[in-house]
Amino acid sequence: MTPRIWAVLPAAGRGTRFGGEVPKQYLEAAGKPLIAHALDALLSHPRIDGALVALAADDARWPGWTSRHGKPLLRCNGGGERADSVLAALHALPSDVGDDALILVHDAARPNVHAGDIDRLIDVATTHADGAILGAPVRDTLKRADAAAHIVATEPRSALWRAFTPQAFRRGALTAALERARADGVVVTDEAMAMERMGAHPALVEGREDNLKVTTPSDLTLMEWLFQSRPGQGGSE
Ligand SMILES: Nc1ccn([C@@H]2O[C@H](COP(=O)(O)OP(=O)(O)OP(=O)(O)O)[C@@H](O)[C@H]2O)c(=O)n1
Ligand SMILES: C[C@](O)(CO)[C@H](O)COP(=O)(O)O
Repeated sequence: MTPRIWAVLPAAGRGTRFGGEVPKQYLEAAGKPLIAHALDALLSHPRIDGALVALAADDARWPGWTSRHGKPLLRCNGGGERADSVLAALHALPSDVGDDALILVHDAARPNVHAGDIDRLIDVATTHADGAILGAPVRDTLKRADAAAHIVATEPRSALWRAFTPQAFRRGALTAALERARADGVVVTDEAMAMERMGAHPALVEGREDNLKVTTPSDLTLMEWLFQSRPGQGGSE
């Protein structure tokens, strides 16, 4: 049987850097919560079989969806750090999603991932044993600064990439890597970092720069503009 492909969405964050009452995954762009944009992008993709969201234990905003686009949508409680939420979701996946299933971990706060990027990521992650992530090469000149924000050096950028999501790994390997990081007391900020600690070299798949994570209010303004600029929205893309 062909291994299954599921999406896991960590959505248990508080949005501290964004500020405000409502966690950013529930803020709206183009009239729809960011988490709904992210779920729709993944579950409308023909190669993805289902999704599981990790929510804060006290989340009263989750609309209770159990399916979208005719596919199962499950939920579990997340944890204190993003990696804890991802690990909880990996443990909560149904048992028929085996250890060889490909899991696409995607931030609920990244509402603008496109189908073409998901497709290319799956292509690479199914052939490269160490998995794959979306990202983009660093294009700006990089400066190292001191505590006063004065430049102390210009850093080489030719081998540097920014990490996006989705990040795609086999369920068993990613679970073991995140468990190891937790046991070692290391907070990993993405799945690739956990895999790297196990000696893996995940592939970088160049993705669209507009697959932004909403972290601050200005990101949400930009995201709103991006959605309004889509063809058919009356914009001018
Ligand atoms: N304990 C956590 C922390 C984060 N996330 C999720 O991980 C994604 C990316 O994290 P980030 O942008 O850091 O979100 P927050 O933790 O909400 O933001 P902040 O760090 O500003 O509080 C978001 O979808 C967020 O909900 C999670 O599921 N569980
Ligand atoms: C996973 C991630 O979105 C990749 O860029 C990122 O690491 C999330 O964590 P952060 O704490 O907001 O950097």
